[in-house]
Amino acid sequence: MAPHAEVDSASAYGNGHPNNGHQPTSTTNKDDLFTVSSPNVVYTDAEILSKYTYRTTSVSKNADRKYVATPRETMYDFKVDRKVPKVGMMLVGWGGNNGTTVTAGIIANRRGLVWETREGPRGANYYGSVIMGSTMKLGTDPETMKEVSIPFHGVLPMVHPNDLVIGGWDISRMNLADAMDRAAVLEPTLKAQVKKEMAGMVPLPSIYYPDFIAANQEDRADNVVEGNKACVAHVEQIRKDISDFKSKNNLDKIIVQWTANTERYADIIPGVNDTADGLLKAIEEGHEEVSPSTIFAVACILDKVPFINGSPQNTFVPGAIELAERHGSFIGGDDFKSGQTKMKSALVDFLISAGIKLTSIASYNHLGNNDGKNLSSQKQFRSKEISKSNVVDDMVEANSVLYKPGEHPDHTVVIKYMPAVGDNKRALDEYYAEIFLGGHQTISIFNVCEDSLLASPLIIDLVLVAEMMTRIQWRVSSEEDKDYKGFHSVLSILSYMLKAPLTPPGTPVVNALAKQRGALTNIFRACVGLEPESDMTLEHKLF
Ligand SMILES: NC(=O)c1ccc[n+]([C@@H]2O[C@H](COP(=O)([O-])OP(=O)(O)OC[C@H]3O[C@@H](n4cnc5c(N)ncnc54)[C@H](O)[C@@H]3O)[C@@H](O)[C@H]2O)c1
Ligand SMILES: O=P([O-])([O-])O[C@@H]1[C@@H](O)[C@H](O)[C@@H](O)[C@H](O)[C@@H]1O
Repeated sequence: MAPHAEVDSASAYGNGHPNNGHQPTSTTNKDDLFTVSSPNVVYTDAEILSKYTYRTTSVSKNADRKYVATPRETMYDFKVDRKVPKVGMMLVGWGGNNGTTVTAGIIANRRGLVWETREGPRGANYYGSVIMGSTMKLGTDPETMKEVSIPFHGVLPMVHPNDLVIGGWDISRMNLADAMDRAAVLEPTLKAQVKKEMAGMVPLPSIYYPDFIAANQEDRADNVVEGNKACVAHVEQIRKDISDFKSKNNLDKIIVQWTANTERYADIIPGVNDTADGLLKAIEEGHEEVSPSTIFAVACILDKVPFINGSPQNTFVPGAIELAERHGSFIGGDDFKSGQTKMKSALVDFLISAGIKLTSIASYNHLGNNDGKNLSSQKQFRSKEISKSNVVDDMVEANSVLYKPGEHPDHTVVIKYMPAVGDNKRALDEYYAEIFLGGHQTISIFNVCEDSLLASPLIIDLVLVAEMMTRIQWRVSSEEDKDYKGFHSVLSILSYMLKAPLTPPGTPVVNALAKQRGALTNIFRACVGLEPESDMTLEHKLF
């Protein structure tokens, strides 16, 4: 680990700090990459306590209909639990391409495996994980005037993926070694080294309501719990599975993720799934519009087990969101943002923020894995089409110079199942834009995404961030109520990893990739009393 970087910051707040303005006690752990040296940050053995002033600008209109921009400040107290727990990651769809690949990847990293390939030896890594593979700017060295960056994972005391205990469910009884072979994602020389360990991993039976996924999945369903529609027994079975896994492995915490097949959308029916009580009643009554993924969500919510939806269906019907808020449980989703859409959410941001008028996007892809097979069914494709299509809305609506109200680029999404290419999804995109003086710019991209190798690091990031959020609490410094609270149940901080970010009801959806990363980075920085990452570098301009 890099040595500590003492960070000096004069504080404008002085008293009122948890340690009344005295020099911070600094109890750093051996694994800490840095210490923040500030009267606004106190380290104890158990916690990091920080004061953070959140600065925004509120905008209103005056009598002349002119904007008035007013700077606002709110001081928050953040508290971070420094004890890194022993965490279990339970995957729904564990026997699938993503589930087997992420499991093999964690084993390979944990054991430091190296394997032969045509291009020579390859070693385990976490490339593609924003938490494990990227860095963030900590600050600037005043002597050298150079930026000092640290591994993203080092900004807060996060779980290491090598330490995750993995389990889960699948409607296919195939053990993880055989399922890894079925997935046909990894090199045989790597598979050979993890096969024995994975052969001992067998998915728990799962709930299976045939109408929610493609009929072509039926031949996999040989590991199912009795009953083909919602019932309380299914909720209780999942709760028991989680509890048993936690006690058997002596875990402190469990995070559950849906990486099972894409389901069709559930109709939102008043009295059935539009409220928490309605949803619970619908489950008791066995309503056929309650999906397996919603059953998993409810089971997790009832036991405050964070639940993340890596697929595009509307698992979080309004009743599920209300139930999560009632229980103070964390939920997040939807649909891993892994390849074509991740690229789109960066490229569209670049074009539009450069003042280039994007007028059409044609996104085509074909793939040959089981996900593609399931998506070859229209209702399941529709779920994916929605999540892949809405990703440009925020960027278009933010630019009234290029787009009139309601105007947006043409946007077409096509997915075709082509078994021959397997997991090596082909994403072909054409971006067409108007430029200066009637000109046009056409950008064509041919992007071969090894789907599961791109999605697996996101599964890890979602677990690490969701777990970290369970150890962060806040309060408004000035308020009499000194009780700390958790973040809102809907973890919109996860949006960087997701195509269709779920946000607290009534709050805006941000899809622009850079903004999503900025939110994740700066919220974590605030938890240790650091200002948001700014690229102003005035220290290099005003002297
Ligand atoms: N790049 C990517 O791979 C990527 C990106 C975004 C989203 N996704 C989504 O992630 C999900 C998984 O992708 P994949 O490539 O691993 O698919 P996959 O078909 O290989 O795996 C899905 C697994 O879920 C199992 N399953 C189906 N219904 C189940 C249920 N009710 N309970 C438990 N298990 C069940 C299937 O048997 C299968 O093993 C899909 O919904 C896909 O759309 C994948
Ligand atoms: O994230 P992304 O690469 O844009 O989207 C992908 C789709 O292109 C692909 O067809 C589907 O199989 C994957 O589940 C994933 O959703």
